[in-house]
Amino acid sequence: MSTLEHELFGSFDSDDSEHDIIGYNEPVLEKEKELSITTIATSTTTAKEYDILLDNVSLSLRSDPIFQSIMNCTDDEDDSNSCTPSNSRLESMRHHHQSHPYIEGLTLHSNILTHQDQAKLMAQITEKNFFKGGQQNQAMCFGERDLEWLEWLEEVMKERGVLSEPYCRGGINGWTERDPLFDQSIMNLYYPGDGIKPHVDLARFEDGIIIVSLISAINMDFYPARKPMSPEDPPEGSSTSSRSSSFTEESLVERKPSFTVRLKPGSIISMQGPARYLWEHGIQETSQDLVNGEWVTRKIRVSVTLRKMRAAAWEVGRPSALDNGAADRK
Ligand SMILES: O=C(O)CCC(=O)C(=O)O
Ligand SMILES: [Fe+2]
Repeated sequence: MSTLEHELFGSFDSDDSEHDIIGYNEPVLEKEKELSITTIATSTTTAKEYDILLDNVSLSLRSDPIFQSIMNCTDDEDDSNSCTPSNSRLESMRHHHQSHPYIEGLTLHSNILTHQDQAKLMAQITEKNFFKGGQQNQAMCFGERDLEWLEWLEEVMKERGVLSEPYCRGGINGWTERDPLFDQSIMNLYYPGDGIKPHVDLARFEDGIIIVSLISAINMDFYPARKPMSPEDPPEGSSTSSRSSSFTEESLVERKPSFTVRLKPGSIISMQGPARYLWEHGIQETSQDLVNGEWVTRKIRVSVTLRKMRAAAWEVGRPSALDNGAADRK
């Protein structure tokens, strides 16, 4: 395993499997695949733009605890829980795209959003009061009405290689060429100790899912799907939240993740094909994550999931949960 792969996906060969970022239930016999790594030029947000952003942020927003937490987070590169570099370090910032060696269709795109980019997104999320001042931890938007910042995010992802082949399938009928690219988003707010149950995203969504991580790092676990899905599955009519439901009997049994991926702030994961349909992803309800053998205390985290509804899902009807607005997961 290369140094970079080790950093991104953890160790495969440690004797102490409990301390692996990627853990196995059973030894993996498959030969390690060649990794393709691309490095693209640095980000573009300037210090001036950042100052303008702050000037335009209202006083109430500035005092918002969630917004403050991104403004206050450290810039220590060695702190795996910290925000991405500030402008002073932008010169050395590089976007990395790392295909997971065992989960086909899962790519970790690192250093995509700068601290400033994240602040810009957080400002808009906070301005819209999606989390109702921290009283609810999940908000959903359908359609493009509430997603004016989505256009910017899409541009950033295109410009910085997130939606490029081979990481995301383009070409004829590839999902990266669909229009609109995304028409649904979920914002999730995690306080230390919060999680999301392992799940495969609902069949009502097309292939090609993006998760953007903001503010602080967290470990995401991957498990082989208990109910593998396919793009042909009928879209569901209800809109249950993975943060509060599903597989109640089975969830009594402790499941050991097959792989764990560290999601740093400013990173993005893309899931398509097997990663989207044959693997469950989840975040454990714990306030500490194991990172290279060390326990790292979690901080507040926000994620943005971007998806596109299948045409058939709109036809199933429009459950009230599909209205733009918020749905608390607990
Ligand atoms: O918060 C995350 O990183 C995961 C969110 C997720 O899996 C979802 O919204 O379906
Ligand atoms: Fe999900």
